[in-house]
Amino acid sequence: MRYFSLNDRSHTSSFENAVVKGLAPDKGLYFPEKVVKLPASFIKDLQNLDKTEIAFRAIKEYVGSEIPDSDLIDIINETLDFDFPVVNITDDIGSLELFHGPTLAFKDVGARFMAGSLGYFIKKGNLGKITVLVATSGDTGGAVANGFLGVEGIDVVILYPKGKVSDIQEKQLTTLEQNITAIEVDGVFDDCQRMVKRAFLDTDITEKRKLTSANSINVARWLPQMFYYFLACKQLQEKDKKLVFSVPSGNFGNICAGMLAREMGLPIDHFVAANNSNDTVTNYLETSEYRSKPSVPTISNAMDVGDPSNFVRVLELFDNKYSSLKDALSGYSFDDSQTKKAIKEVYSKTGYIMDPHGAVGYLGVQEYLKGKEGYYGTFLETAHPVKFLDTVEEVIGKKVAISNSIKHLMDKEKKSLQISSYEDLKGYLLS
Ligand SMILES: Cc1ncc(COP(=O)(O)O)c(C=O)c1O
Ligand SMILES: N[C@@H](CCOP(=O)(O)O)C(=O)O
Repeated sequence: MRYFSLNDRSHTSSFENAVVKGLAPDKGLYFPEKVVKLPASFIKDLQNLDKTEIAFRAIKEYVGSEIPDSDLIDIINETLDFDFPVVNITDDIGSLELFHGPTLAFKDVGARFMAGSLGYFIKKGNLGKITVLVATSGDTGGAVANGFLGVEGIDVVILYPKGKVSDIQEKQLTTLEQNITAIEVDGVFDDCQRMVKRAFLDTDITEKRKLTSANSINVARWLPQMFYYFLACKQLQEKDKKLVFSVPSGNFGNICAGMLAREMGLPIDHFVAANNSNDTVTNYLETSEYRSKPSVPTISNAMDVGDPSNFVRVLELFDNKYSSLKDALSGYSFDDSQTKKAIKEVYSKTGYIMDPHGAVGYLGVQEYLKGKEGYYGTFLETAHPVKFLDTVEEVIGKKVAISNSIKHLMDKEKKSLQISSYEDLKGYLLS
């Protein structure tokens, strides 16, 4: 499969180059030249196939022959080494739990798949040292740190907004050391993301260091997120209802991978982009005008994104046709008080504890299903509630059990560098 730059279609790339470079030279995101259509017989048979077979079929053509099948299967096995259950919350709403990986958020899948793919290309190609630059609003950083820890030939530099991630999220990305460096930025997530993109275009840096991105702008981080939807549909096949997925969205990588999976053949009737008060896309869907905004802090902090990178990919999937996109996608925004109310209500009615991000997803599906019959709505529970202890315990009025590994993590010493401008980042990367 070849990939083209969304800024200039005449610029194309192999999968390997797209993974190793992260962004096209014109700063465009890479997009596959073809959306793979999977046979209806494969989709029908999902419930009889195992995780690895499903994921392999879903991603194989996007990788092409650039990673041999046996290595790709090894990468997939390591990537999907935990469970992805759909848990019924009510008769017509379920939670797709994506937090059973090592860093307790859905990012583990993309981070591990990318670490495996990049690790393969480095070993095979004698590429020399690569610096993985990543911006995080909370969970990507921890997952990337964990996924790339000790991977030979790779240094990881993680930028995160000072004071705007939860305590556990911060410890996950600042305590590993070895090849992982965490940098606290005096700003918001969008500032971190802008700095990362600017570094890619800065020849002073790129002449000295080979850079790639481990945000979902990188196709090896973005594409494997489609696995969640295949694994959910496998479990939902028996429902015999129209399927709706509500995705708590920030940078829009996850939902975009889901929408790609739908175009590939999954029987998904509709998507809901569930947002917190960072409502750039909700407004776009209402008005057809895209206006990015400065992000505002919320209790679902990992979704505090004012200018989501992947929205251009969502538009591309629908040939930039607003009306086609509107048929497939609805968008709603919910503020912190609505989010807290949802956590409290679901807990008191069912005993199920949602994290603030999942709660926004729950509100999204609840809103979409109002007045509809014959649907089953799944919201993606993208992080474990323990990652947001302060909020969750305050809202449900009860202590949440903490595992020994989290207790151990919290005792570790945070190590980070502090910066306040792009020049500071540049100085660090050139030092
Ligand atoms: C827990 C959680 N939920 C939702 C999101 C939003 O996902 P995306 O950026 O793919 O839209 C994030 C961040 O990526 C997250 O960490
Ligand atoms: N919410 C994310 C923001 C970055 O998203 P990504 O999927 O593009 O890496 C985070 O947790 O950092």
